[in-house]
Amino acid sequence: MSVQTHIPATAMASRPAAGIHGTKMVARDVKVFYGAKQALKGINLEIQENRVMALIGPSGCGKSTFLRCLNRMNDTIENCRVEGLIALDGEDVYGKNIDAVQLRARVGMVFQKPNPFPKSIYDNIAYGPRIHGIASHRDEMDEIVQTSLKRAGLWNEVKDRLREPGTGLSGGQQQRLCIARAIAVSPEVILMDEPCSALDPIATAHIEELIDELRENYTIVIVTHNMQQAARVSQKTAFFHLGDMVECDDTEEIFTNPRDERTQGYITGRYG
Ligand SMILES: Nc1ncnc2c1ncn2[C@@H]1O[C@H](COP(=O)(O)OP(=O)(O)OP(=O)(O)O)[C@@H](O)[C@H]1O
Repeated sequence: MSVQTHIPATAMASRPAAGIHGTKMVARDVKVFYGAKQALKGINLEIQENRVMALIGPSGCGKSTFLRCLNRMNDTIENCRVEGLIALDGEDVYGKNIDAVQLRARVGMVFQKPNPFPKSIYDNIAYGPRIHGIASHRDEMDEIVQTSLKRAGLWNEVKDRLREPGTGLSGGQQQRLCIARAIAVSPEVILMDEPCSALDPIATAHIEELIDELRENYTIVIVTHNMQQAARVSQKTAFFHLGDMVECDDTEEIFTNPRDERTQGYITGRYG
């Protein structure tokens, strides 16, 4: 089946992923309930290392719920129950020996709305390394702050005002500050829940370029409503529908040759 979508071929992620990509995270038969209501119906998914996976699907299909399973953010939601297996490097993240705070340093998160702490730019980045005891000297912390801001593509814009409040930056800069904050604790996986939905097109383009660069060092899972964005930034795409993961494949395949008619309906704009 070949499908006519409204996504131009040129919008597809320009740099194909090189090399062999191991499995970083695995979901097996993951079910999530909010009280009596079932939000995910048994999700199976493999997330490959150093790649970007996009989660797409109509509103309310469970994308954010699934994303939050990956670093146990659902633990913080009252009434929410998770069943099944989520593994990081083969280890059950819901296992008895796993500390959720340590897990969230390994699997960081960037939210829809930039949410810098009401602190200086420097302290926004230094906060995580401080609580995790990552830096023992001031020089070491300076180095982490600088490297994190460089990796997030923000250093040149803020290097002369590190003591100014993070909340004084533009929306796009604030989101890059939040990405730098996530990077500062050396995560292996970065989860992004619609990270550009509050940003203008220029700031969005900046974040998309950044995502493409970041996958050299991190594994990224991004929830997006914007299918052009999914096509531009990801190598793998998973389509969710009514609590099911309908199909997951190479992004190009999902957007040009989907196997399921629900995916086809969504990407051609028939519903969603
Ligand atoms: N805290 C909660 N309490 C109760 N129900 C919830 C909660 N969070 C989500 N849900 C429900 O779970 C289902 C999945 O929601 P979720 O936010 O994961 O979907 P989504 O695909 O991310 O949606 P959107 O694209 O609109 O953000 C929805 O029916 C939603 O109403």
